[in-house]
Amino acid sequence: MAVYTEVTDEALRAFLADYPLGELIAFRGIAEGVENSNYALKTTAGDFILTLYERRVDPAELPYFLGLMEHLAGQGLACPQPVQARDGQALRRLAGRPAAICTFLPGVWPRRVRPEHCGPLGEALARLHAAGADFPATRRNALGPPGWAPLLDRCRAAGDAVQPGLVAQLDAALAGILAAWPKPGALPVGQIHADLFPDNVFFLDGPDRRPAVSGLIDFYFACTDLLAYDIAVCLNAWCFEADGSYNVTKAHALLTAYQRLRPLGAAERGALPVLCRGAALRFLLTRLHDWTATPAGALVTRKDPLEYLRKLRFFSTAEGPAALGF
Ligand SMILES: Nc1ncnc2c1ncn2[C@@H]1O[C@H](COP(=O)(O)OP(=O)(O)OP(=O)(O)O)[C@@H](O)[C@H]1O
Ligand SMILES: N[C@@H](CCO)C(=O)O
Repeated sequence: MAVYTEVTDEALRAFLADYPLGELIAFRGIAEGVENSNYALKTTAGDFILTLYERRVDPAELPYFLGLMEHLAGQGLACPQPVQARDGQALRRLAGRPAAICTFLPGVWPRRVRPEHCGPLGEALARLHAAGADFPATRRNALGPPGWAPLLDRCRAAGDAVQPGLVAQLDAALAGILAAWPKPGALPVGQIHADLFPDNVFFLDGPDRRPAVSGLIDFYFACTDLLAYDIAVCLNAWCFEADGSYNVTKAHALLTAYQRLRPLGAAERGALPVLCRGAALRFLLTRLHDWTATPAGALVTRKDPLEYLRKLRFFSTAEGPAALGF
């Protein structure tokens, strides 16, 4: 459930009076998502999403996230567009939290990923990278390589209870990944989403009844980092089956569609295996941290860290471009 902060009808009406969005018709809390409180709003001007930023979002970073969404939407990317209040500000406060209203995107995220989703995903990712190219602000990836050792340290005491020997395995994996990580300047950098999981990509049926991307959401991990790392995140999140096997057909569809718009250079292709291992470790560590640090009964839905240990193992043993789906 992701409504941490309750908003009353009166507070919302008073808040909306500052926006050129007409009259409130209805609103409801959205149960999905774990980071922020989200409400769906219907006003006489249309449908919108109200987000109240909770625990993990640093308010100082909100101008970057909202500015990036504004920029990408302005470039024609289907992503939430922040709505400015009458004073020109998109970032305001409601119920004691930083808050913003964004445009509502139609579509649904795929509960079961099929190979037909992966081509449109690859194309959408390449479009996102192109649209972000001239966005001037930057944000360091707080969950990039320098963040992984401190995260692992915070899991050290409780990690082996999740699986015996896990911490030692992760120490070894981390050392190997850091040693092989591309040096600064070696690969193209830009604005990346960094969390483009299936629940952040909406689809509608296209004219040929094949799935077409209708929107990308949840830019609150976005940052300025290696473009190919975003592909590595997607290969992790979209291309494994429930039994843990890697689906090369899905990966091939994703990579081929991406490269139609932005072909990868030789250095990027060569680095993709270590980027995939790094992405697997990133999600393993944040999940492990949440798994061990979240008190029973907390509102947060914990996700299985060991799913990403299996993915890390796959990317540590996969040899050659064909194994990754090129
Ligand atoms: N612009 C939008 N248009 C339509 N639906 C949206 C939009 N933004 C959010 N939603 C809905 O709200 C849900 C939660 O949004 P989101 O994934 O951003 O939540 P979160 O708690 O911030 O993030 P996380 O996925 O990291 O837990 C989505 O699954 C979707 O149903
Ligand atoms: N997409 C992430 C959660 C947000 O970072 C995961 O599945 O672990």
